[in-house]
Amino acid sequence: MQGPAAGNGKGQEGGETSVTYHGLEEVMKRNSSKELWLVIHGRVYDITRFLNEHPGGEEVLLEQAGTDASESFEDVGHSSDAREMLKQYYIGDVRSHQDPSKNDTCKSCWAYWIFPILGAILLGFLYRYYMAESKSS
Ligand code: HEM
Repeated sequence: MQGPAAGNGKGQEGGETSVTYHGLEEVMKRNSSKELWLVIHGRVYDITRFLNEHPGGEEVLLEQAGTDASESFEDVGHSSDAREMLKQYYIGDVRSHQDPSKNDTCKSCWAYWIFPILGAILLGFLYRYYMAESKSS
């Protein structure tokens, strides 16, 4: 029950997680048969050693190398066995602000904080406005 894939989807907010995050730029560099990573549903897979075992052939994987292959993976209608196989190649999650299911990815990024801060400033202005209004009437 150890290892990075063990606690998938069960991580509670603020809880300890052992997930490694990879930037998309990092994934994009691994786009050859020497080193081949791809992203499926926000998760990063190192499928270098799977290349010549893939029942659908190497070609299709090389085409998708270093990219988000979620759509093509789904288009093929992979079996549950195929989905099960993914686990052994899992090496971490994508560091992304676009995947809402990963709610613990971007606490350190500006987008996470800027909206609450702007909201607070706006409320401050509204409060002052109403105070000024009520004094003058
Ligand atoms: C690491 C990711 C992948 C794994 C573990 C995987 C696994 C498999 C497996 C086990 C099969 C046999 C059929 C089945 O059980 O569904 C298969 C078939 C196939 N896969 Fe993948 N696959 C992966 C990614 C992809 C991607 C990204 C493509 C892109 C197009 C792709 C295209 C195909 C095709 C075309 C077939 C043949 C389907 C057929 O003959 O009916 N696979 N794959």
